[in-house]
Amino acid sequence: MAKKGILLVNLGSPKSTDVKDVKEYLDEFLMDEKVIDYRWIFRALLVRGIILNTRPAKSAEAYKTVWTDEGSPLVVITEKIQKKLQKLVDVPVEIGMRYAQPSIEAGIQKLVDQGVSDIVLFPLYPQYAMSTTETVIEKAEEVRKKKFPTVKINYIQPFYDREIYINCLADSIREKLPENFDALQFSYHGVPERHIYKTDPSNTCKIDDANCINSKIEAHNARCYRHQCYKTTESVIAKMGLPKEKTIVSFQSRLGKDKWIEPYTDETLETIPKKGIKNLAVVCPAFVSDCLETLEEISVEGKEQFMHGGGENFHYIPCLNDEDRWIDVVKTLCEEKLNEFYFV
Ligand SMILES: C=CC1=C(C)c2cc3[nH]c(cc4nc(cc5[nH]c(cc1n2)c(C)c5CCC(=O)O)C(CCC(=O)O)=C4C)c(C)c3C=C
Ligand SMILES: [Fe+2]
Ligand SMILES: [Fe+2]
Repeated sequence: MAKKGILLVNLGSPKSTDVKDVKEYLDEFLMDEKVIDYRWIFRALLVRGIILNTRPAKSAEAYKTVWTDEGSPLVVITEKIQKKLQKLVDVPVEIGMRYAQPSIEAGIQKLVDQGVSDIVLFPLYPQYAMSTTETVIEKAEEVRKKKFPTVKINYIQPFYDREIYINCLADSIREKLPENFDALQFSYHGVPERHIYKTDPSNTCKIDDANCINSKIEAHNARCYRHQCYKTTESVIAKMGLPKEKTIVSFQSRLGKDKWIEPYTDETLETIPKKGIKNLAVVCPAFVSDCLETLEEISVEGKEQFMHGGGENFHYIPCLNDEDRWIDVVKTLCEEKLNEFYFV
């Protein structure tokens, strides 16, 4: 019988905080047409002609503030998830990063070297986006066809609507919430608005925000990042018994001059203290592991923005990282897909 294995895939980080390594990483990341979706020539002009002149030095400084002795938090935490999962399942578990190292190809190779031919690949993103789930699957298929044509890969789909995940996230947030808070802000990574229009066959996103958020159209919901972020929040607060009025949804980390999905996290943080929100808790459920975008952009910069706007207490709620209850969810989702191999 074919041997099975699991590949956990996360976004990836630069090799080090050296400007040249950050530049190499940003080049691979931003030249991905699923991330900056312009024609190659315009993408190259923007990325190589403009962004890579200044951003690597700035990002390298930011990475230095979160880097640990073991390396980038995102990679280190993904390795911890791998090790914990490996103790719970009897098939090999490896990791791969969409950008930089260890690559998806290296991860598949490690599994193949252990005799694996049926792989469950888990993109570690709760919500679907062109720049996350879609690019991971496309890359893995490209590598499989070119290098491992006899290997089968079964992909785990976005899990923002799975009860086991929502229960896990709600329990994790509840445990970390401070006793007194005026609001809980859900800050998701943003995407250009154009990206959500591109992946929406039903055109629901375009009509207006409310339509997109409340849509019951399956074809729209399956691929709409904005819809899936709002639904994640709705499900988590329902589970926590938290009133909607005590919550905020916003989108962080925008890049460039395009219009990204709103409201923007930085603007929200600056303005909410004037509306009476002085004690704030923030959680970032687009990320399963803490990374530059949570540890620096939210915990440090975000806190400064909130305090500058007149806030008093800012409490960052860490991601699920390698919490045991989250590892149990990862195990369940992987096992479901491993079992499907009997039927494909
Ligand atoms: C969680 C989902 C993510 C989406 C959606 C996403 C879209 C997206 N990102 C950029 C540009 C950058 N993102 C950067 C870092 C970064 N992004 C995510 C996740 C998503 N990105 C993570 C987990 C990280 C952290 C990586 C780490 O090493 O810790 C960066 C690099 C840092 C910087 O220079 O700011 C860029 C650039 C775009 C353009 C985009 C959608 C089109
Ligand atoms: Fe990003
Ligand atoms: Fe939508």
